[in-house]
Amino acid sequence: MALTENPNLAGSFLSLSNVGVTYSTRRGETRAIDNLTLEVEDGQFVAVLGPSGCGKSTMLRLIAGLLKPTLGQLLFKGQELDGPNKEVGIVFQNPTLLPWKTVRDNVMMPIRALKLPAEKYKDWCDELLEIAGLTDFALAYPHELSGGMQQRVGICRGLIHKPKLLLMDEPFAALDAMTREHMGAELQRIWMNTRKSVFFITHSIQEAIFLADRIVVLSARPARVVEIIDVNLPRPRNADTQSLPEFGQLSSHLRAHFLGDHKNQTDARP
Ligand SMILES: Nc1ncnc2c1ncn2[C@@H]1O[C@H](COP(=O)(O)OP(=O)(O)OP(=O)(O)O)[C@@H](O)[C@H]1O
Repeated sequence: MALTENPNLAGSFLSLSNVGVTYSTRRGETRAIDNLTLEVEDGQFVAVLGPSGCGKSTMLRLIAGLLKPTLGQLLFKGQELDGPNKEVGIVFQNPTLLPWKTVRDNVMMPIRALKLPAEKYKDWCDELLEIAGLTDFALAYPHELSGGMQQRVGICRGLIHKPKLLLMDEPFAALDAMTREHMGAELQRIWMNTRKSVFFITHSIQEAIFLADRIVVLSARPARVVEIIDVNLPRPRNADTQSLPEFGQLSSHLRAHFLGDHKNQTDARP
């Protein structure tokens, strides 16, 4: 996967410098990302907030190595990507589990896909299922699980090959409000136990503040970084965290980004 080493940025875990992406279609060109510059440190939980259609998923595809920047440079551990990034795990909005496979076999899917030795990952699979509270369901089938449990299986599957970075594209968007809040707490617990870097795309301001070390605010399309906010609230965060004055201040500050500029046409929710 490594192509070019850049000594200036070799120490960064993930860096995007002046990255631009333009899609060319039969109907013309769409500039999805423009001059986007961002650095992510190893082990950090980064949340990305931005208006609908601004280019968040495109950013995720870049980091996953599924797309190349049209302009600028993306370095992962100091190196350019040349094809799919095998050191990331991906969790989508819909976990899309295989209905004919058990929970354990669904979690182990990437191991087969990446042709890694299954024996070496069995213990880690059990450990992940335990961290996610799914040990008793290891042999259950997806239809026997609730939506939240299925999404937890999706998170375990994203972590099974021990990726350096977990990419999450609105993973809780399809869940009801209560399950979503519960999943936020679960994800924090899983993250605190595994300490992987996480790149988490969301439309929810509350979710971003609750989970992240840093929040990256993007502009309307083409996406560029409008602001990066460090969230220094103590961990583990819980229901009481949301009543802290800092939480409210951050929330108002972020809301102003989206509600103050009608051109952004955001659907970011408070
Ligand atoms: N494969 C593609 N070909 C052409 N245009 C694309 C492609 N993928 C995305 N786009 C365009 O790029 C822009 C950004 O899309 P993207 O999916 O990255 O936004 P997003 O912020 O993730 O959206 P949402 O918040 O609605 O999920 C959109 O205008 C979209 O139409």
